[in-house]
Amino acid sequence: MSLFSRFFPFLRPYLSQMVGAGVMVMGVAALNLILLRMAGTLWDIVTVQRDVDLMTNTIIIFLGIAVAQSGLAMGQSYVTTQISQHIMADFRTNLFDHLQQLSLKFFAKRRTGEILSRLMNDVGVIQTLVTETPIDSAKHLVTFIGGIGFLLYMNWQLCLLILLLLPALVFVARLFGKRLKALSTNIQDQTAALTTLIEEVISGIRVVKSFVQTSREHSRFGKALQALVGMTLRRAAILSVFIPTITLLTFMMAGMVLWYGGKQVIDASMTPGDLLAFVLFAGILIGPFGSAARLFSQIKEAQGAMQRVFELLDTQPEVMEQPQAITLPTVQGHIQFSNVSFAYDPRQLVLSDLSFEIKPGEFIAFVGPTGSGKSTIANLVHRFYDPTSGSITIDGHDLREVSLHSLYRQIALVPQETILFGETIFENIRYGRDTALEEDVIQASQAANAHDFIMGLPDGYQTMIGEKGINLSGGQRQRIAIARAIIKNPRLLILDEATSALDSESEQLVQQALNRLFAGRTTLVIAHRLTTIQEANRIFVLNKGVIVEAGTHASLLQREGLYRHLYTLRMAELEESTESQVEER
Ligand SMILES: Nc1ncnc2c1ncn2[C@@H]1O[C@H](COP(=O)(O)OP(=O)(O)OP(=O)(O)O)[C@@H](O)[C@H]1O
Repeated sequence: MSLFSRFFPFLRPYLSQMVGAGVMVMGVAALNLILLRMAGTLWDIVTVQRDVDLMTNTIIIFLGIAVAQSGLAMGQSYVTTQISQHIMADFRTNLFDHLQQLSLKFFAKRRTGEILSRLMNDVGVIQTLVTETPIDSAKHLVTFIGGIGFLLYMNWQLCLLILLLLPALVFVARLFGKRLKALSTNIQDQTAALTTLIEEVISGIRVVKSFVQTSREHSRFGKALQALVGMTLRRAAILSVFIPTITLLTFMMAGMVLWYGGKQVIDASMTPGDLLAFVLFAGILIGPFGSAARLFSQIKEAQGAMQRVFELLDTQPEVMEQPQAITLPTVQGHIQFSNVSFAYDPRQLVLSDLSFEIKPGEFIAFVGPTGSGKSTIANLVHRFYDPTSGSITIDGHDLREVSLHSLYRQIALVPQETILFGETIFENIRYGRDTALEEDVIQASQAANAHDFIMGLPDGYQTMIGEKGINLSGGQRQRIAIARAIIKNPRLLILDEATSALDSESEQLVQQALNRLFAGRTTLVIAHRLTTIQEANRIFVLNKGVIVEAGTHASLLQREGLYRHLYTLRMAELEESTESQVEER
């Protein structure tokens, strides 16, 4: 299916309006032709017939038509803009919704800026072509057909002279077209690269500043921008030769018409008014020719943009809901891994043949060296990925057989880096459950030890949160995230323990909040710091994707195993940092 026909479903709801705008624009073009013809007639009335009354009446009709033409043009312009904005809003929403459906694997591979660029820049390029251009083309079509028809009727020899130029125009368009297309694709790629760079620098601004790398980023940005400017200038250079060449060809046509027609007026085989109308008609034919050239370059540009946008739309989520997926009933929280292996990249297994069981309400911690697969287990339980082999069940239901919505509804994830959205604190907590009332939000905040500090803020719960909650401390952000999880009231909780240490008071508040959150739910904690998990019912120790030890903190410490080794290392680290803090004081 061609790229353009794939866009058709988005135009369909607006077809009647588009046809309306098309009819209006055709009316504008037709009235325009009539006005030009009348200009010729008027000229003959003035110079040949010399009849004042006839002239006055003709001018009144002329002005009436001009008013009607302007009215139609205004209506058409308004309708066209409306349709164009709505179609693009629908298309962007569709793309945005599709993006939200895609699996984590997709986002792990793509850079945010590149996705942003497709959603905003590429869709913008397509917008003009698929909405405004067809309507404009309708206008040019009427002008072209009406114009040529009239010229043929008036003087077919003169008209053939004009048509002789057509092959030359096609030749010029082909000559430039290929180079324009290649350049347009490069320009869009480079625009995406630039957007990516800006996005990276803005989201990593703290790292940029703290490593004093603003000048390095300046030069990275400068280089990428220069490349873009270079390409855009090359395209402009081609266009600056291309469009004037077409215009020159059309002026040559006008010159020939004037010469040949002028001879006929001198021979008295044509009236001056007819020649004037003829020249005016030939003149407005420049419009369709010129716009055909522009249209050609727009089509090439939009083809590249469409390719990139449809590539996104064609990407299927890796984690798919089966058509016969059942709704997962409210679960007890019994999790079973049976011979689960997993690989992000087929060449490297990250988890090998894992089998374990977690009973409802258990508090389980996963520990292990970095890269041992702890977060991967959490991703699998959340069904962000499917196992490469083996199965995971909750209360006996294979995760692949239940609907994603009914599974996600029962899990709360408290990630390592607290993500808060640019809304009020109240809305950020209510994110956990849309139907929550004000008192639910307050109760959850109290349980999360967040209520007091929230009430201490000038706008309380209505305080807006800056991007990623930049105006709150780490511990405060975590407590809001915990309140959000509490309000969701999930059966299953996955906590990716934050790696950065909080001060001891904040740590205690967060820990109390977590204990309230853990109560009565199956809880999986990915432990990076080994300080928060001594209460765990069981600790699974992972190494290279295999569980090498399991047991309580006390029983694992008694063994001379990996846990004891990791724990001893951690304690030594803590002691060292406490000593250095004491020395600093
Ligand atoms: N999206 C991904 N694509 C490819 N490989 C990945 C991806 N995510 C993780 N990995 C790899 O899988 C392995 C296990 O990663 P995982 O994040 O589960 O480890 P972890 O034990 O949680 O580590 P850490 O304590 O550092 O967070 C690592 O080798 C990592 O490089």
